[in-house]
Amino acid sequence: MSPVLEFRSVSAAYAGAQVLQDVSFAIEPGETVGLVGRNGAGKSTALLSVYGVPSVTGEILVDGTPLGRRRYEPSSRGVSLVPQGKRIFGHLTVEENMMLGRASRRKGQWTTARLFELFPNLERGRSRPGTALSGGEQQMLAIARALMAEPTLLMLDEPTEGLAPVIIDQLVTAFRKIQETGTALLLVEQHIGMIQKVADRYLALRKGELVGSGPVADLANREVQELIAL
Ligand SMILES: Nc1ncnc2c1ncn2[C@@H]1O[C@H](COP(=O)(O)OP(=O)(O)OP(=O)(O)O)[C@@H](O)[C@H]1O
Repeated sequence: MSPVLEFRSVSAAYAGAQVLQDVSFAIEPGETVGLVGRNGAGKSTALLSVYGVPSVTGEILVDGTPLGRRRYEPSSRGVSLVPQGKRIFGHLTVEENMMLGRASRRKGQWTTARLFELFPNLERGRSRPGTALSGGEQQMLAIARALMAEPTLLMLDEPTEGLAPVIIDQLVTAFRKIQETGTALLLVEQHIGMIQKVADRYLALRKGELVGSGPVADLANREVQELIAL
């Protein structure tokens, strides 16, 4: 089987300012990979490169086939992003926000009923404006919306940022349930504790370059931590 996502010598720049340099990696079906690195290392830029937000050179493949430049192509081909900052629409209800994910028109396993089982708080708030939810619930909503697109790879950009430990534990439980469905996860996190709990492997970026990768257990190793300067 081809990787669900592959970067081949990807470089990315904003208005001529180089951010990623010659980055290559592959995410295999069903695995969970943590992308770590300090502030400004280029983690978000790596995720946004899939959407052609920075200008990108090199090749990005989904299921072994190069990705074109259309903004909606990743989601229609099974790659969904939960962006940093969640981007919940306040003029839409919780349920309407979830339905936006359906725009990918992919067939699959996720229904609103199953997502309400995964995140019961969303069912209780289903008719409320999306932004009336707490920060943690909005993160759950952003994840539910991304799952509605029936991804084979779910990419999440700092999903635990600013959330209380009790909410983070609920997200860890949800990630485990999502993993059981065979969905691959690419998780950007500055806090390695989360990566250590849910990921199989890590990739480490420093100043736009991939400087390390390996089993997640290696993140406990001081030399690895120094290499990526966590
Ligand atoms: N839209 C943009 N235009 C210009 N430069 C940008 C833009 N977005 C990010 N950058 C720059 O690109 C570099 C990498 O940023 P990026 O957000 O990818 O890092 P990150 O590893 O995700 O860090 P953070 O944890 O702070 O989000 C930074 O120097 C940042 O200032």
